[in-house]
Amino acid sequence: MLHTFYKYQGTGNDFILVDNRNNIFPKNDTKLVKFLCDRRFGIGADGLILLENAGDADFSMVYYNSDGNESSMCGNGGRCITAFARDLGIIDEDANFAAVDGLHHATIDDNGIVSLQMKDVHTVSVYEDYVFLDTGSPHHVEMVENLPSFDVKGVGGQIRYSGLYGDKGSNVNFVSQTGTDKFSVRTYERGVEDETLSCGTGVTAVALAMKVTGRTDSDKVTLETPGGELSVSFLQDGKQFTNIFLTGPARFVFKGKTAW
Ligand SMILES: N[C@@H](CCC[C@H](N)C(=O)O)C(=O)O
Repeated sequence: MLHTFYKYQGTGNDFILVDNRNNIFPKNDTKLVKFLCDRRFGIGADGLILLENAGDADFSMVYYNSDGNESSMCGNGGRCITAFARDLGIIDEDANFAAVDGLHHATIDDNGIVSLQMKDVHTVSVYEDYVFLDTGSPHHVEMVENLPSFDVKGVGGQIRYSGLYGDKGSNVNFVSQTGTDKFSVRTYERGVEDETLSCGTGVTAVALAMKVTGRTDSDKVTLETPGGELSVSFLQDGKQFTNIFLTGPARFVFKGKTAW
């Protein structure tokens, strides 16, 4: 049987979205999710997201990486599902939705710019050469020189699979500073096992890490990714961060039908 799917992207981090309010999607079929996300044999995406009913919110978000496994929070996915919910007529410009890391509030304007509140961050671990923190998903943050030519997939994969983060692994962000409150970021994503064009929880982690390590004084940071520009604002109290907002574009790409 053919089912409708939608494709969205947020700064080049792309997702298949399915309206699963009527439970049409086989949620435990890892092979199917992996197949649909495959860029040669399937639709192609960094991940797949189900929009579902939620008792105490406008909707809920279920996120799968392109390896087919359900995973932790996806910031760009959260921005894309907000645009999807608006396009389906579920919300207007404001959304409250449930995700794996708790409730999120988001707004979307007429230009498709989505501002998504991320979970509060209470722990930032600063080491000599890197910072580790969880912004809904785990992130290793490391400064590098020559970011444009840096081997993100090779070095990111080594760190992700090194003993440092155990079986669960971590996403890995490589950063260079381009202004007083501006940074370029390239991310190796766990579950995609490759560099993606942008990672929302990743740039959020980078913004907080840059503040904690004194590389910026600002409470609003611009992050340039290979897929476009995002901004992250926050309130800080030492290593505790609240009112964290990830802001940037989320765009509908196409709609189609596929079998599952
Ligand atoms: N692209 C995402 C992060 C998705 C989750 C990640 N791959 C993981 O499994 O930790 C984002 O925009 O945050």
